[in-house]
Amino acid sequence: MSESTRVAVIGAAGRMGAEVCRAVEGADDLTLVGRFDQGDDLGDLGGAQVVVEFSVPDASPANVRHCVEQGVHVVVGTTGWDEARLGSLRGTLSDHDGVGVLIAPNFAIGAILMMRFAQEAARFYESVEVIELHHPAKVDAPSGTAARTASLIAAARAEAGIGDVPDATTQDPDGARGARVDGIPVHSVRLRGLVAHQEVLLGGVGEMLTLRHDSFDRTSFMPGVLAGVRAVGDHPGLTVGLEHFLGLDD
Ligand SMILES: NC(=O)C1=CN([C@@H]2O[C@H](COP(=O)(O)OP(=O)(O)OC[C@H]3O[C@@H](n4cnc5c(N)ncnc54)[C@H](O)[C@@H]3O)[C@@H](O)[C@H]2O)C=CC1
Ligand SMILES: O=C(O)C1=N[C@H](C(=O)O)C[C@H](O)C1
Repeated sequence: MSESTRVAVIGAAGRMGAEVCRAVEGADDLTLVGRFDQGDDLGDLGGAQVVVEFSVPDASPANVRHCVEQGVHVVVGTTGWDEARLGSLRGTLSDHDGVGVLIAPNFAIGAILMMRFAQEAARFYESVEVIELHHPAKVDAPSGTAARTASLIAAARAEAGIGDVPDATTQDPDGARGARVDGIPVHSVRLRGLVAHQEVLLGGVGEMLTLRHDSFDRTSFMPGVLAGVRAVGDHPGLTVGLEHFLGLDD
């Protein structure tokens, strides 16, 4: 029988961190060895082999750096990893051969597939808009998932030689047309009762394709998080997106 993998959770008191602790405790091949939250000394991370990090965007880079410097693999769900932060993490990883970090904006299988389908569909449609809908306690907008979806769509459009989305708006003093991520309109809704939802609307002449994903419960993220925990040690360096661990590489 193979040994159980020792796992610690950073952000353990939060909505996602608490769910991850429950999932790890329920897995036969994993042992929860540490729960850390704001203000805790991360130290040796309780002897963990893998850390799961769900905190806040401004704290995540330092937490992840600490883990890498301890030689511990990390599965990161926290949002806010822009190119500057990723670049700095790549630098840290270059000094720690063999350590793996997985950063995934969304661990729900349906959300990963939605992003992939949106990327596939993008070159066939002149118009596209992303609408993300979340619980009102979410601190960041747009969601990490929406930002990544928009970036993937924009890259697919650029590769296909499609120009800007058509939009005749010349007056929008209150920002009613939403944000733009890589030129793609993104709209954020915050509503009591919701967890995490997204629609991608793709419009062509006389038709619309709607791609929608709903996470009704945070358990939806757990199979992906556990898959990341089990695989991250076999993927040294930085991986962005769980799809790379699921055989969904291009
Ligand atoms: N990748 C994915 O599938 C998902 C990602 N998320 C992202 O995960 C993050 C956390 O989301 P929630 O759990 O809903 O937030 P939350 O606010 O419930 O939990 C965050 C936790 O981090 C703790 N924290 C704050 N500063 C810290 C620090 N310096 N060190 C350690 N812990 C610290 C807080 O005390 C809190 O317990 C967000 O960025 C969210 O967008 C959320 C759901 C799914
Ligand atoms: O804060 C959340 O809840 C979520 N955050 C992630 C994001 O910003 O995309 C993933 C999921 O949408 C839930």
